[in-house]
Amino acid sequence: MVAIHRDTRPFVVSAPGKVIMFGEHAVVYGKSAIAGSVDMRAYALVTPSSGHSVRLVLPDIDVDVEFDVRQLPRLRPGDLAHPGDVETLLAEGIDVPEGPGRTAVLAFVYLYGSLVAEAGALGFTMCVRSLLPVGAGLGSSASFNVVLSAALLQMTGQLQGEGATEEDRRLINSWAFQGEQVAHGTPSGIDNSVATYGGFLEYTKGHGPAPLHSTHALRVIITNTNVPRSTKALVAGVRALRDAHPAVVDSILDAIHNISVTAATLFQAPEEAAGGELERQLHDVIRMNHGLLSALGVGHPSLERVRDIAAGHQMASKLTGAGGGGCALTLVPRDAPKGAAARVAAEMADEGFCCHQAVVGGAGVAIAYSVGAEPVDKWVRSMLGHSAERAPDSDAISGFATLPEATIAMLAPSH
Ligand SMILES: Nc1ncnc2c1ncn2[C@@H]1O[C@H](COP(=O)(O)OP(=O)(O)OP(=O)(O)O)[C@@H](O)[C@H]1O
Ligand SMILES: C[C@@](O)(CCO)CC(=O)[O-]
Ligand SMILES: [Mg+2]
Repeated sequence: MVAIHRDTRPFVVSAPGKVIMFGEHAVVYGKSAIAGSVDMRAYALVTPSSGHSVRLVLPDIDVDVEFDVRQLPRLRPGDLAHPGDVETLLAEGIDVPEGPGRTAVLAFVYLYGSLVAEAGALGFTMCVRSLLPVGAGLGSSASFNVVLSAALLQMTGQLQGEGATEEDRRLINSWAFQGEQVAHGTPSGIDNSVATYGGFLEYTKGHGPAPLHSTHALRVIITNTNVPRSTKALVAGVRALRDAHPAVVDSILDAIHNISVTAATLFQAPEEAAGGELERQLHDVIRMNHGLLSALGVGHPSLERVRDIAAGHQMASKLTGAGGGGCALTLVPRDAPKGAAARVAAEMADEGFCCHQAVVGGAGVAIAYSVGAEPVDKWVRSMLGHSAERAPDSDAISGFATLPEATIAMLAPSH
């Protein structure tokens, strides 16, 4: 039984997305992968209450649902063979939307039922805004599951350091991984690990994340092809290919593993020993990793177009995330001509792609009750130009749902 934490102050939780540098898909089969957090985050404004009502406002995917928590299933370890089975426990009358919001709401039902006391009732209103493109391969689901897990653990008094301690992060990551399993079936755990811990990490399924202290600041262009795709379907496609050709696919997965191991060594090479040689070798392994992922069937013509444009500027690109469209990363060499990255982005835009010059390796999950000296809900109202004393109808949550992205980004942790 978990005590309900009666701190009813509003707070904001945020967590970054991720860019997988090397090793996607292979990491599902226990191979190593290298990933880093990106400077685009999901933000949740949470207003706890003592009532029996929970409202989830998810404007990015057009979801606004409310539940009487007494209708939601309570889960004990072992109740379900797999988190994805939570759907079977929904009592009649629980309306879970179809479409992109379904997996988000099911992940909520699973995590609320698992983390909140049997007898207690924990009401709250939560609004999630994300600066990550939804479903594009930058870990939008993982950052969502991390902020949801951290919020529930914080409200039930299970975090000792507001998400900053090693034990807090282990707990948040463990529950966020289960949230990922609701949507994806067999995720590796790398996405939620990066969203929780931040920085760069080398990840091997079953061994968890190992911080990678990269001695090099990498300039990366993330290009969103805007081609929609399903991580779950792409992961299932690789599994089907492996079932059909185990020896061949395993040799491809081993080659990708060796690329990740090589990259981890390159990232940690002393700065003075690296120089241009580091980037030449990274260029090679980026190119090879993409070719191997294409052999696994997760490429897409739009990703090849990205690679052609980058190659025209002597830069290497690879798909990042599950592939099949979605996002690609391009490494910008330190000695690239001035303005080269901007020229690449302009050519990508001509193709209808969106580019983001990413800062990789920033902070992981963060919880805050104030912005500067202002409580978060008062800060939201002040950002809206409302007086803090406005009538209760000026709900900070609905205001948060409408704040411009540049304002939301001001909530990012400084470190
Ligand atoms: N801002 C958000 N608000 C609510 N739910 C979200 C949000 N962003 C993502 N999600 C949930 O995550 C799902 C997308 O997850 P999916 O794993 O397919 O893409 P991704 O995480 O962006 O890509 P990848 O897993 O390859 O990195 C959405 O359908 C939705 O359920
Ligand atoms: C494709 C994959 O390797 C990364 C998706 O971002 C799946 C996973 O690791 O869960
Ligand atoms: Mg995802």
